Amino acid sequence: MDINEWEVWYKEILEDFGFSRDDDEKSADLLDKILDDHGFLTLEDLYDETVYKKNDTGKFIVFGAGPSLKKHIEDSKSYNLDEYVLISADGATTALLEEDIIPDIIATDLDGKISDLLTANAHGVSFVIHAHGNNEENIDLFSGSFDKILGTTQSVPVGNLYNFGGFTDGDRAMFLAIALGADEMVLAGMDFGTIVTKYSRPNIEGETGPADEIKTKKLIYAERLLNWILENTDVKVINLVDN
Ligand SMILES: Nc1ncnc2c1ncn2[C@@H]1O[C@H](COP(=O)(O)OP(=O)(O)OP(=O)(O)O)[C@@H](O)[C@H]1O
Ligand SMILES: Nc1nc2c(c(=O)[nH]1)N=C(CO)CN2
Ligand SMILES: [Mg+2]
Repeated sequence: MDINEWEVWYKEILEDFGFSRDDDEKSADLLDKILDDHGFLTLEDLYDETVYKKNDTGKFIVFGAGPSLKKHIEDSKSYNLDEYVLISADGATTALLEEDIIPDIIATDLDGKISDLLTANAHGVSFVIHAHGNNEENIDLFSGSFDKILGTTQSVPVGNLYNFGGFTDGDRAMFLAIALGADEMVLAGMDFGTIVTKYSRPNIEGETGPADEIKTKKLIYAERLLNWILENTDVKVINLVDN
């Protein structure tokens, strides 16, 4: 999605959630400054690290943290995973690690289980770290702990940061796949709806629980953004939820 079209979505999101653009930009400035010192990946570097190493098949699997995730990870084992760039949206990483699957990329706003992200980092995973007004502290505390980082913002891209469009970790992972040249995108654990899993909310008791009001609203945007992709791009989307 180009930045002008994203700006329309972003304004709606700011208003709907009462987020502050200034706070988003302060967090983005901080991430940009950290990456200046730490080093960062450009989109081309990320392509070389991931898509190129998978022989440029144009095939991606994006893993979200919905209730079907575990079943869909099982389903995805029937794919030739060597041909697919695996992008994990934040909390979905834990479920992948449980199955001994190391994603190629993790899209995260650093509000999940940092220990699992660090485990993935030790396996050479690339991180697409998103700065927003509600995670400045975690950007400060944790972003320097990862080796390969491409930074993103939901506001106007500054410095070393990108904005490919998208809001939650899961739909941003889809827009990232598109920016990396996706022709085919398989979606796993992208249920949306009103049920969250322990992978999304590590503190809930049991495997799943009801999404709170804000999470439900976030998932509505995530689904709407997927629908935008279905309507406005030629990417072949296979949502395992529909299978
Ligand atoms: N039912 C679902 N519950 C949780 N995540 C889902 C669901 N369906 C799809 N997803 C996708 O999985 C992604 C990863 O989940 P996670 O909760 O770790 O992300 P998040 O974007 O950091 O959310 P939050 O801001 O609420 O912490 C979400 O961003 C969302 O796009
Ligand atoms: N300001 C702000 N921005 C966000 C937030 C959030 O809680 N606050 N959550 C997101 C992912 O779910 C994405 N962007
Ligand atoms: Mg997150």
